[in-house]
Amino acid sequence: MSKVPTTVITGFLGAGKTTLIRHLLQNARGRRLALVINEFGDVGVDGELVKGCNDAACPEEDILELANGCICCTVADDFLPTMEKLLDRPSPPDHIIIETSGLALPKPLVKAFQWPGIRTRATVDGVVALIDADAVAAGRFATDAEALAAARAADPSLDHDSPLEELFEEQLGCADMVVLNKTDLVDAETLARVEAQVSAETRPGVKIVRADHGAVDIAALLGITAAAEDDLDSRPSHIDGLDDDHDHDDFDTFIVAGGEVVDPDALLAAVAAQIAAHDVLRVKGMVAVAGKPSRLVVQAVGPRIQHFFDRAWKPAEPRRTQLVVIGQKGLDRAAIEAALAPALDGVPRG
Ligand SMILES: Nc1nc2c(ncn2[C@@H]2O[C@H](COP(=O)(O)OP(=O)(O)OP(=O)(O)O)[C@@H](O)[C@H]2O)c(=O)[nH]1
Repeated sequence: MSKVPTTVITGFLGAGKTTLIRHLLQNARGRRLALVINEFGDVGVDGELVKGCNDAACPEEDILELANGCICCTVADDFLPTMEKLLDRPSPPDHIIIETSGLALPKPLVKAFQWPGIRTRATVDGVVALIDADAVAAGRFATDAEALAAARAADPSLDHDSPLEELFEEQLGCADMVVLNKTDLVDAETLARVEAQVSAETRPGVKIVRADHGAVDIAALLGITAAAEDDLDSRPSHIDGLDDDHDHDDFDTFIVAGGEVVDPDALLAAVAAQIAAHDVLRVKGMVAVAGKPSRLVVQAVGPRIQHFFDRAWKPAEPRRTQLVVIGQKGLDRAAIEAALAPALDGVPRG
């Protein structure tokens, strides 16, 4: 029996994983793809956005959202049963795509493909790491040498740099292919510098493909035939030997919620101000705008905010506003909520 090839899409918060997957679905060339999505944060924004495309290559029943919690830490509870259900179907998909949360370590997930119920039926065709060229250029994942030296002086056993740098290294160290995304946001010289930085973290021979809005040819992305689960030892990881477990205490997330918003521009301005004031890493969600039939999607990665109307609210859907906010540990939730409350028009928050 041939194994169902599976591609693991990894990459930090906001690197462009969902964007790349949407591109993939729209250019699937007849392949039947199933999608397994895992998000950090309680609202399934990515699943909603992908379902919003209504793609023949991936009908809604082939889009499976894992319960909240990082995929690398809930492998046995959630991921494996989901995979088994997919593989047990009378006609399994041609290819499975897994979108990991931006905070997930890919290696424990790849290791799950060694489990008896999966091993004979699916294989990791490749681990694809998405990189936000603009965020790398801005130094998001670089170690602050002074801060690290101070932290090490206080705790000599510290082997690590920042949590963001750790994820950057973990995700690149496990990759079979890297997509250097958001090339539109940096100039040629910066891109070359970022590519060199990325290349220093990858295993020898790993291809780096440049992309604008995740537009990578499906033929390059799928069919790598890496069988990554058989090749775990060649993938460096900081957490090897720690029982393959980690926690996400380095990051905080919460949801800002409300009903219909009367002045979306005021809300967007308030969000931008809070991102700047608190160094928020990621904001995403849907806004119900009073008087508008469609939902407003809000996406922010660091200081860059994007917003657009995607589809009309369904009759049975509650018209509510929900924004997921993610930052490094210590994010001042109370201050951010208080600052956004007026723009949410005083509608009770839940
Ligand atoms: N300028 C620019 N924006 C991009 C590009 N790719 C993605 N984006 C935008 O970046 C934001 C985040 O993209 P997503 O695809 O949601 O990123 P993600 O990696 O799925 O995010 P998480 O699921 O939160 O980790 C969105 O506003 C995208 O439109 C790109 O190549 N250039």
